[in-house]
Amino acid sequence: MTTSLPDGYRFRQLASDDLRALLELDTWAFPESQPVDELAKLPSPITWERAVGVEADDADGLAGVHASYPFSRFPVPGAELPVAGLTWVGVHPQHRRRGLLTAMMDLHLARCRERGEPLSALFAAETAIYGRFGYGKAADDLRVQVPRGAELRDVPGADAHTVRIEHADRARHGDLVDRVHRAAGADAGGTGVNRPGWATRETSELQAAFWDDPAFWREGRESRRIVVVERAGEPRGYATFRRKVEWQVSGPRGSATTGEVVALDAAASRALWGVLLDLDLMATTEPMLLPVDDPITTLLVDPRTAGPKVTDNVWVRVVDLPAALAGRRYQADVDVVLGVTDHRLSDNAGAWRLRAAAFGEATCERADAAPDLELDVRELGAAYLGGTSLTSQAAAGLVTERTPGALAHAGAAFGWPVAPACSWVF
Ligand SMILES: CC(=O)SCCNC(=O)CCNC(=O)[C@H](O)C(C)(C)COP(=O)(O)OP(=O)(O)OC[C@H]1O[C@@H](n2cnc3c(N)ncnc32)[C@H](O)[C@@H]1OP(=O)(O)O
Repeated sequence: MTTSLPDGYRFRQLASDDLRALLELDTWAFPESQPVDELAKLPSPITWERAVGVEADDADGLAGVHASYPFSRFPVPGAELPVAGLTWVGVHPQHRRRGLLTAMMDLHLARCRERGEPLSALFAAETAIYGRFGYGKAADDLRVQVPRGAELRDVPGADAHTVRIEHADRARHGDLVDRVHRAAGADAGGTGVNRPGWATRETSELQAAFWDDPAFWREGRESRRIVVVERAGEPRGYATFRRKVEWQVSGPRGSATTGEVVALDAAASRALWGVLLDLDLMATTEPMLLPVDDPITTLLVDPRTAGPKVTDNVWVRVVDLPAALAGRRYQADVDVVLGVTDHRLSDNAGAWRLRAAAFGEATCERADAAPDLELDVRELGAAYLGGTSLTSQAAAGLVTERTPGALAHAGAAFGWPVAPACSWVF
């Protein structure tokens, strides 16, 4: 299905001198107290050749916008693929619900195809928006609020780390953060298996925006700090954090929020959490965007005190089905015919035979045979990173088993030993 813009609207390729127009539109879509003049001084993360505006015949400025980040090495189970990270999607309230987003999504998916990106991924502002365009919720992340001094189980070797606590600074920490972050994604916790969804900040624009730390977005918190744990002089983990203290009659009740908490093995993770949970004057430590299998979930002696909650992390859209399915690895042998519906990209629809050996190469070809399992491309996107099982989707009536046993076998194969997650919002 290809939807064009409604009458009176047209697409326009944007360039860097459209920054103010883009920010003007963006602050209509996402209310923001800072004036555009101030926002325009910040480094923009946009890759301009991938930013497209919508203009209206009867209005000045932009009516809509969308862009994407070029993730050339986006981790999928056991491999990396080029992925378009959809972002900066917005429609001016004056022009909403006229089909602008729908037309932008069709353009985005067509451009992914042209660029040879078999997948698109995103963080959703509202979870009800993207399912209709074939995106499935592919990963969750964990939110916890850990009381200061919460007891952690011991891990041999954790004490062998030295700790540096410093102002976070790109010149000083940029390479270290990049290296440790990338290594942690390629070999999660030293398991030899990668973490799907663990996107890295691949462009210089994303790097510049990540390290910028404007005072007006700190909400009373300190500037960004970093703790680095090292073993034998080598960085083995880091976490960025900010503290805020509240003085109450009963004493100080501060909270520390963390950005990324990244460690290369169990001992480094234990050392890092030991620091983060023992910051003076803090009552709680509140990490953001942890994978649901982060070691903190099992290190805590009393995990219930951390009040764990899960929320959606990345969403995935399968754009080129055979390339996407053959481009990942599976954690069990599989030989299954999938009957897929896709109302937006019709050449994904139909029967596909997927064959793979556990952790080995996969093939995916058109099949004449009747499907063993039937599902929509949205459910395939949800299952793609191994974080949402086919069986749970079947239990909800979204995947249908036609051949007895196919669901259990394919369900096992589509999983992955490491939970998918992205450690930053793009
Ligand atoms: C990856 C990212 O960047 S996420 C950021 C998304 N942006 C925002 O949330 C900013 C605020 N919101 C907006 O800018 C706009 O409302 C948008 C972009 C979400 C939607 O744009 P619109 O042009 O109004 O969408 P459009 O008219 O194409 O609607 C398509 C369909 O999606 C539905 N839809 C649109 N927005 C929402 C929503 N927030 N929740 C649920 N359904 C929605 C519409 O009802 C419509 O359904 P229908 O086809 O059954 O009638």
